[in-house]
Amino acid sequence: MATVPNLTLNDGNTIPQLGFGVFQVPPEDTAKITGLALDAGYRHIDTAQMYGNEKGVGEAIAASDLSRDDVFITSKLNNGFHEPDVARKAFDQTLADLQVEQVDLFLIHWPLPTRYDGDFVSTWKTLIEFQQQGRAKSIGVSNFQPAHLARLAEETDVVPAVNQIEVHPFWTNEAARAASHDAGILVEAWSPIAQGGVLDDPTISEIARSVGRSTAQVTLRWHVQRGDIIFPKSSSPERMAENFAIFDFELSDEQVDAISALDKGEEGRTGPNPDEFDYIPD
Ligand SMILES: NC(=O)C1=CN([C@@H]2O[C@H](COP(=O)(O)OP(=O)(O)OC[C@H]3O[C@@H](n4cnc5c(N)ncnc54)[C@H](OP(=O)(O)O)[C@@H]3O)[C@@H](O)[C@H]2O)C=CC1
Ligand SMILES: O=C[C@H](O)[C@@H](O)[C@@H](O)[C@H](O)C(=O)O
Repeated sequence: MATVPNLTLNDGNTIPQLGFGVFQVPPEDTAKITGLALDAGYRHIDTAQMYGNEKGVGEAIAASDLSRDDVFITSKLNNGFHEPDVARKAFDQTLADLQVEQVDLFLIHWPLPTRYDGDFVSTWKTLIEFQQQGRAKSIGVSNFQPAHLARLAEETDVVPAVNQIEVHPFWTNEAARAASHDAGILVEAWSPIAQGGVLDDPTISEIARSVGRSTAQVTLRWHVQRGDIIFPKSSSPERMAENFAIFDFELSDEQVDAISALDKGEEGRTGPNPDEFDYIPD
């Protein structure tokens, strides 16, 4: 089985560059699907309070023969839970549902609290508390724009380990990627295949033919060669295996550049723009 590279975060901890995401995996199916992903070799699971399926992730890991140190687990604080005492309770519940004493990475899901008058800077201080308690090994953010990152740098001493943002060939999100890199923050690319939206693209299809791989594999390999962390979601064991098999071939620099050139700017987004998003689910 190919080895997934580990990347080093700015706090010295490491993270597997390829993981498995469980957004939109129904809670009742999550233990089974996460178990299949572990069987396929994935050792990094990306979940969130918002997804309602942390329990299933915890059950799958507990039922496996893997030890706690073998699996990197990320979860995220939901938008309605930013008020410090509410965040503390929600985080307690996350650890209980995942059946762990510590998550490897805990993120602010969106810089957009609901049901709270404070803002994401005070929320970040609550995450720093979780890290100091040893209950979140690393902490980071998600859907942070350059201005959000700048405020954290001005007002707090802890730099997020990652920024999890929408990135794929149709929306390369270069401004947020560059601001993250400039601050020493690794980028996690969410919806890495644009939920399937890039798979029929003619340029990617042509490259896929020339390297003898699928368009999903070529797209995921493009992310890896750009240094981003990815966790494609699939409910099928065949596609889980396909998405995992991306470490035994390489794209040329020209092929990487040709895929990057598919960026459609804002038109290419599949999810909300954090600067314009005025409603997000609790
Ligand atoms: N922080 C945030 O705000 C967000 C974070 N995320 C994270 O990113 C993860 C991945 O993003 P997600 O939105 O799920 O989208 P992805 O880009 O991973 O695409 C998932 C979709 O593509 C299909 N698919 C997967 N692999 C293949 C393949 N090899 N060939 C053809 N189709 C395939 C899946 O179908 P099937 O299941 O049938 O295989 C599913 O419909 C999430 O699970 C979550 O962890 C996602 C969105 C926002
Ligand atoms: O992690 C998942 C994402 O944040 C997702 O919940 C949102 O992007 C959602 O699709 C929306 O449109 O509000």
